[in-house]
Amino acid sequence: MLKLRKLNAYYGTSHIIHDLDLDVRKGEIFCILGRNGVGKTTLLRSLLGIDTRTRGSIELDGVDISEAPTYKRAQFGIGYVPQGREIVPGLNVLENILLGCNARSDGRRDVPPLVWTLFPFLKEHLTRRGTNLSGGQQQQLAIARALATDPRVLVLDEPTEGIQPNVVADIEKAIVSLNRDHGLTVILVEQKIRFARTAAQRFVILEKGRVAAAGAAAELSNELVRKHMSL
Ligand SMILES: Nc1ncnc2c1ncn2[C@@H]1O[C@H](COP(=O)(O)OP(=O)(O)OP(=O)(O)O)[C@@H](O)[C@H]1O
Repeated sequence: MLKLRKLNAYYGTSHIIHDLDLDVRKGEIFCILGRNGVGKTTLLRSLLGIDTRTRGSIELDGVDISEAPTYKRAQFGIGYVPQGREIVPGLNVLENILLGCNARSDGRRDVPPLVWTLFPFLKEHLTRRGTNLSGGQQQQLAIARALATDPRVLVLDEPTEGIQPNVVADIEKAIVSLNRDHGLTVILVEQKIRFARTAAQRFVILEKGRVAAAGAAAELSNELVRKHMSL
């Protein structure tokens, strides 16, 4: 479904991602792992065309989107839940979700019912300022906003980082449900090995912007984790 070939990404003259080849299959949860600073977020931002300069190809369902502006990639079906959530200050919950609807290619501006099924809490707080929600609730709002784009692939950057432990399980459950029950392809940057092992079908571990290891989730051994992820 998503095919990267010889992808290179740069911030100015800093070369962050090096000749990366990656294939994400339709219907899977694909996990991107690695220590801090290896380029995981940069890789996601390259997929979305945010800030980075890239070389190489990015194909989504056979269409090369590597030159497309970010809004076109969103319209084409990449939903993005950024690290840190990036809830827009000054907008209420509903307005934040509707920002996602603006990226829909079919012109519809209604919120997909799935959003309310997964996050009924949000429906009860539509007029609250998004930034007044707790961290966990803001994360749910960020996922809701991405789902409002009606994506075919959902890209999440450390969705449970810094979230209260009691909400982490809810968010993980929602991500798994989106994949298993609703067929959404998911690309997940994750530091929590436990969740990567239980949720993902396949993984890649990055080191200095290159693939250090890759395989099926069952092959994510303690040895690989020690070698490429311990501090
Ligand atoms: N906007 C930027 N301008 C210049 N360099 C950047 C920028 N953002 C990140 N970098 C650098 O790019 C490299 C990769 O950073 P990136 O955030 O992609 O790593 P990461 O694996 O996602 O790490 P983390 O787990 O800490 O988020 C780092 O050396 C970082 O300092």
